[in-house]
Amino acid sequence: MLGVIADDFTGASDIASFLVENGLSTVQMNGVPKRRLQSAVDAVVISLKSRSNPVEEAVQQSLNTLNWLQHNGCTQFYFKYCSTFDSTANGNIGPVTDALMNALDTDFTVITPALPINGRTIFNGYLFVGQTLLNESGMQNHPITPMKDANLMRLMDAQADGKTGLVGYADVIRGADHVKCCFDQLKQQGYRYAVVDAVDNVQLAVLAKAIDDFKLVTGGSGLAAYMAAHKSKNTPQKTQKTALLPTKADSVVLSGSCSVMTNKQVEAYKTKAAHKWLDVEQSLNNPNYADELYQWVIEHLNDDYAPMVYATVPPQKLKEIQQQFGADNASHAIESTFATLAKKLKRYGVKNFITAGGETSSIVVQELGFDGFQIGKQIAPGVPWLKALDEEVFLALKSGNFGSETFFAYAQEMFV
Ligand SMILES: Nc1ncnc2c1ncn2[C@@H]1O[C@H](COP(=O)(O)OP(=O)(O)OP(=O)(O)O)[C@@H](O)[C@H]1O
Ligand SMILES: O=C(O)[C@@H](O)C(=O)CO
Repeated sequence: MLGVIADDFTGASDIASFLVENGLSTVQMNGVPKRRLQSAVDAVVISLKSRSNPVEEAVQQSLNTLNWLQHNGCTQFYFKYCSTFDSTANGNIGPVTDALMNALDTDFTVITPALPINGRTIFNGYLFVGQTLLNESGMQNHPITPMKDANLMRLMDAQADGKTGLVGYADVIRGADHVKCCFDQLKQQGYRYAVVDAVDNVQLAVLAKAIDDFKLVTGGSGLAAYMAAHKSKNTPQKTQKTALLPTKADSVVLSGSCSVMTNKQVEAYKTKAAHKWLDVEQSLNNPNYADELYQWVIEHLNDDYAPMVYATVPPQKLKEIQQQFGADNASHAIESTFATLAKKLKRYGVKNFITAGGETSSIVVQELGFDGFQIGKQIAPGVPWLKALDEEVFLALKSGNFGSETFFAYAQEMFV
């Protein structure tokens, strides 16, 4: 069984959806479960909110998760981080990878954020988003983890204990056996991690074969999809594309991402639905603010499209807000308002929640208190509908840059 440790909740649903799409029965649990695994599955994905925590906290949470996965029958492990390698110079990708490698007593792993279907590719060890380098893609303006470099070897070396080598495109296209030889050479030269080029899915399929016996694999959801396809070939009877979908019921859109794509999605959705901007100053200073937003949302629950509360702003406005209130202060206040609002709305009876942004989605799900999810139909690559395990509540946790411009409306057009 494959055990996945995901550093945020949107990332967890991203990888879980690709595992399911490629034939592995999968359950997604929110945080380290208090009890043993209840069902027989091929993969367990555990969502953490550890991407931007202090390093020691992220390491400890990840080790606790590994421990639970080991005690529940997992034999191979995947550390899922963002396809845009979201992290600070201190971590957490490097330190968590090192801690997991030490705990698993393994001395080599791969670094593979590539997700070609969503435009994340790697060439000569540089990470691209579409046709631009990561650090020119808008990710340099990220509110919490601004990405100022696109060179994955440099990024990893800055935060990890060991050295990072490269298996370049020309080697990858020679096939899985050759890639394995490249790994051996890198190990002999003292490298502990290999960035592997992937400009399209063909290289991910090669890599999935080459790492079949690795105890620990790290990356985005792209490689995991091909690992699942590779594994499920042996058990084709398990291939089961899911059709789980929400019914038309009270719904809300909560957008806390400031990514380039979320900005476009929010603008597009404003032309269709009632919308209200979440004001940071009010969040910080008005103790009744979440209640006021709640009242506004319930007044619009019978509209054709779900009302949207959004903190989303373009880069210049974000800079001004962060200068005025401090980046951490602003983002904590916003996250906490979204969390309180979501809790009130669930209590009121809202059944479908569409949230944008990894940190935002993580805090909302934690506050709503679900143990875990069944994975439903994909709305866009990497964004499935999720059904809470013991309740008729559905969530769509959208990673910042995923989905097309019409995502919010399209997700609701799927209601049955
Ligand atoms: N108007 C704003 N001013 C300041 N901070 C904001 C504002 N809007 C959102 N934020 C903060 O920015 C952060 C956005 O991170 P989040 O992970 O939710 O989105 P994302 O990074 O685009 O998504 P992903 O991690 O899935 O790519 C959150 O902490 C949020 O509270
Ligand atoms: O890999 C991605 O891009 C997403 O799953 C994610 O982690 C965004 O938070």
